[in-house]
Amino acid sequence: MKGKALTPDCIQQRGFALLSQEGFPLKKIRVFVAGASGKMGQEVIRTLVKEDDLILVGASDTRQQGMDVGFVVGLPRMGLDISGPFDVESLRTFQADVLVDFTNPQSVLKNAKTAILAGVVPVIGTTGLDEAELEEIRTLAVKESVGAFIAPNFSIGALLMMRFAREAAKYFPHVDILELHHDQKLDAPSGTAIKTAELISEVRPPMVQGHPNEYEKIPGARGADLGGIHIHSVRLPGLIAHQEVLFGGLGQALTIRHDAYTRETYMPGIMLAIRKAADLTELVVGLENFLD
Ligand SMILES: NC(=O)C1=CN([C@@H]2O[C@H](COP(=O)(O)OP(=O)(O)OC[C@H]3O[C@@H](n4cnc5c(N)ncnc54)[C@H](OP(=O)(O)O)[C@@H]3O)[C@@H](O)[C@H]2O)C=CC1
Ligand SMILES: O=C(O)C1=N[C@H](C(=O)O)C[C@H](O)C1
Repeated sequence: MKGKALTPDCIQQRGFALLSQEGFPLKKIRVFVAGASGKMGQEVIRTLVKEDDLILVGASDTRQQGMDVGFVVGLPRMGLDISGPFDVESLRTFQADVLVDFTNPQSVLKNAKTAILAGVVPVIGTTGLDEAELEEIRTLAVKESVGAFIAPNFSIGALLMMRFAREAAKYFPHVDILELHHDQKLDAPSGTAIKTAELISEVRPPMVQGHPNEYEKIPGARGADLGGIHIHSVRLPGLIAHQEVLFGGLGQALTIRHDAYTRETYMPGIMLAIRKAADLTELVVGLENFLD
């Protein structure tokens, strides 16, 4: 049975994408972006408006409220304004399927819980959530039967760096992590560095590195300590996001490095996550779950 043919304009207005192979209209995934005026939020909007099967239905930020989203992200007028922080009721009015969150460590938990309670699947890129907060999201998602997705890093290169580091740690247990970011980053160490240390800890039992009697002449000189792995955070203008995992062995060293030179690096992973997360019914952590 064939559906009635829709004109392209009608398809756009009613939130349908192109027709399926059988000629039926495909429903677009309705996306709300929190943190829309920020560095990542803007890039996400510029990317998703080019995707046939995704539609931007709302964009919120604490900055530039009331301004047209197109103006904020450097595109033609969109006829959609930046809205302010949202609650369950106001979020429901956008009828979003997915909420993409690139806000800050102080806002992300509340936004995620609000989304789940509104029946909207949060896709979270914001870092800084601790284990207890993750558990809160996991429990609420189960209770409400709504999915949720979190990834500390959406770039494929960073995922491979973490995977290779976990593998290398089986043979090189002495390891330090050096993460380098732009100087506007709020949280330290980065979510990626924490995730890398956690992955290494799966294959390397906690151990003390360095001299057993070493001491810090200036507190913090040896960096943060996660299971005996030292994490060093650099913040400088000009940087985007970079990480080295440094392994030392007998007479040799191995360095695994990843560089993100632009924020476009995260976009394929984020678009994939939006598409996959729309069907989730529980919390999933990590983009690796969506890759073959
Ligand atoms: N998972 C990944 O692959 C990646 C994760 N990130 C993470 O994403 C997050 C955002 O990064 P970035 O875009 O660089 O940061 P920005 O500071 O550029 O953008 C964040 C924006 O969110 C706004 N904001 C804060 N609270 C709220 C709220 N409750 N509702 C709506 N908007 C809000 C901020 O406004 P104001 O300034 O007024 O607070 C700001 O405009 C960080 O945690 C970063 O670590 C970044 C890159 C990749
Ligand atoms: O703040 C950033 O920029 C980034 N944050 C994420 C993190 O904390 O790991 C991902 C990436 O490193 C960029």
